[in-house]
Amino acid sequence: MNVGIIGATGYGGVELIRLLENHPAFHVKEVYSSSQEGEELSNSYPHLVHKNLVLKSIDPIEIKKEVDLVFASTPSGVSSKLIPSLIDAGIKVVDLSGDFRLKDKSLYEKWYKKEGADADYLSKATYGLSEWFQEDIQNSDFVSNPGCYSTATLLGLAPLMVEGIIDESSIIVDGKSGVSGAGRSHSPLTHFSEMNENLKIYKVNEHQHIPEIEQTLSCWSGQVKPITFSTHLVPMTRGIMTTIYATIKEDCETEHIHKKFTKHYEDCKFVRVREKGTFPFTKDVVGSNYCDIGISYDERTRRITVVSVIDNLVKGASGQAIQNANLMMGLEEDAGLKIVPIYP
Ligand SMILES: NC(=O)C1=CN([C@@H]2O[C@H](COP(=O)(O)OP(=O)(O)OC[C@H]3O[C@@H](n4cnc5c(N)ncnc54)[C@H](OP(=O)(O)O)[C@@H]3O)[C@@H](O)[C@H]2O)C=CC1
Ligand SMILES: CC(=O)N[C@@H](CCC(=O)OP(=O)(O)O)C(=O)O
Repeated sequence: MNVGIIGATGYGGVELIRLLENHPAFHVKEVYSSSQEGEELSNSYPHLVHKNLVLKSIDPIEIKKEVDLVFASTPSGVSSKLIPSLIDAGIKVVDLSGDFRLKDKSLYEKWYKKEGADADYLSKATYGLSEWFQEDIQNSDFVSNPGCYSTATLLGLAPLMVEGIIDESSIIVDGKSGVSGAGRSHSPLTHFSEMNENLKIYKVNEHQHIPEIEQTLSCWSGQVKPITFSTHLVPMTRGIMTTIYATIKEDCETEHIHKKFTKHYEDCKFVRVREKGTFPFTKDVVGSNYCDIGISYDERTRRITVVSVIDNLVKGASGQAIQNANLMMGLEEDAGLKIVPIYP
């Protein structure tokens, strides 16, 4: 099957190219750009010089003739304008941006501070948290890929919500991300001399993934309350760690909670629940599509701590996008994604 990538000059785009290199069924036929049409992609990324990929302009009619599915790795505010014409042209789409994740347009406009997507197209999008909405994704032609922090947080919280064992008003999430999470464009947040040997907290109580996480939690519980969620920039290239705290409704044992996690994820190829009392580091997943989870219950405070790590560019973006495309196209979920993390 031929696939295309819009936004191939960005980090999500080049990560798609890296991962798809070994995919058994998807072939990257075309790459599209809004600013570098006619140029070799290797001008921006010399590590891809062997690929001989020339960037094409974005024309839905032409795209329809060229590929079976498109990955839109474009910024929020851009995807909402671009994707409707792709959908109308009958192209299958996986969008990596935040534009189609929130079902309520006004909520999007409040948190992203941009004009939201047309409501008709919002309703066509399937939220692509692969492990939890697999059937919907299999039946969808248009998947909205989750945010990177949201993926790590939701995979860590889902079993607790589904089992109804935590007080929904007690959730606190502390997120930390590597710098590639901010994309390739320059910003003061990611400027080397300000980011290196520094630990930055940003978007406190204002992060755009807060409503996305709350919206998804409400699929699993009718009692969802606002969460506290803070994000930090760590001077490393890849990786996200979310440390999640919540109060357990009734006294129980770590053993019991650990069993709930292993039960929910036993058939999931990409979620690895750690042995009781052991916790994952970001390097345990970097380069791969894994989400590793560690759990501890503190009987003194009746609070549970869940640590969830992913590679922001793989499970947090391009890897999960391929996982979703596999499901949409009736392929094995892990096609092209059987990758051992890079260590050290
Ligand atoms: N980086 C990460 O870890 C994650 C990113 N995401 C999301 O994935 C998307 C891509 O992120 P990322 O690759 O990091 O971002 P980058 O900034 O690295 O790349 C975005 C690309 O979008 C293209 N673009 C910009 N403006 C337009 C436009 N008007 N029309 C069409 N294309 C445009 C640009 O390519 P060109 O100029 O060639 O058109 C650019 O290379 C974003 O929505 C981001 O929020 C989601 C999860 C994690
Ligand atoms: C380190 C860093 O800046 N990370 C980005 C996450 C990127 C992302 O997933 O944002 P979307 O919702 O637009 O897809 C951020 O915190 O905004």
